[in-house]
Amino acid sequence: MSSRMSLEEKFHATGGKRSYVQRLFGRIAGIYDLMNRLMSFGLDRYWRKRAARYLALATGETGLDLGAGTADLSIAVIRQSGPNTHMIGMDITPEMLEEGRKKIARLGLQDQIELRTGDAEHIDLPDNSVDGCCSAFTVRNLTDIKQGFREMFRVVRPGGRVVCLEISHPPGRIFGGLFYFYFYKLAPLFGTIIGKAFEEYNYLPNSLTTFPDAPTLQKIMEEAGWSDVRFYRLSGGIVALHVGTKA
Ligand SMILES: C[S@@+](CC[C@H](N)C(=O)[O-])C[C@H]1O[C@@H](n2cnc3c(N)ncnc32)[C@H](O)[C@@H]1O
Repeated sequence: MSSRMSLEEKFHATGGKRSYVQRLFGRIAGIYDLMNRLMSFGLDRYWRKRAARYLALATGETGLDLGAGTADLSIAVIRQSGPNTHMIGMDITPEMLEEGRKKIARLGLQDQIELRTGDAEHIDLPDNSVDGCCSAFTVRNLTDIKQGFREMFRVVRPGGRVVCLEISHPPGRIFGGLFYFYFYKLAPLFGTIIGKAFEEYNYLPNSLTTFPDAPTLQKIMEEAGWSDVRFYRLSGGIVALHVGTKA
């Protein structure tokens, strides 16, 4: 695919954003974890740990991880949760889930984490069927973000919670400027040189360009039905952690 094409043209040429994103993650599934660690200087683990603390399940509870990928957030949630707790990890990319399954087997967590293919914008679960829902670095990839949060709201039981971890737009001109230089210039270069994945790691910064800032994302979550929505900026606002409850 020509690097001169706009992202919208690439989505169009591959049958829409969902199918573009699915193919893209399918190609990088094998290097995804390594590139995450390298490109975030290991911070991605800390961010997921912070997110997992908000979802921590009580004994007998079940949580849902949307865009579970290689299952790092599902694993982090289980590590923060009580006994007899379960996570369902859902993702549209089978190759990412396959990497996740290997990791879950290595950790002996097969009884607690189940990975399935499924679309965050049309969740194949009944209303009010899970105790909480989380998502890391996924909503940026959705075609309709509000539809994703509406679906999370539908499947979470009343009183349950939502946790969303995503790359954000850091406030402040100096730190923001440094971040954008790293994210738009250096990160794609690392992806191209180390991961040999030019197209994939150029999508990464482009996917942030049109993504809403933290206060706007809070509003979208509220409009989708969530109450008590708050957000925390982590690492100077490189990422934002949004949390809310279903009244
Ligand atoms: C950047 S990865 C994040 C993976 C994982 N949550 C993590 O923390 O590393 C984004 C994931 O979202 C998945 N994804 C994108 N759109 C999706 C959708 N509509 N429904 C479910 N998963 C989706 C991709 O396949 C990919 O595995």
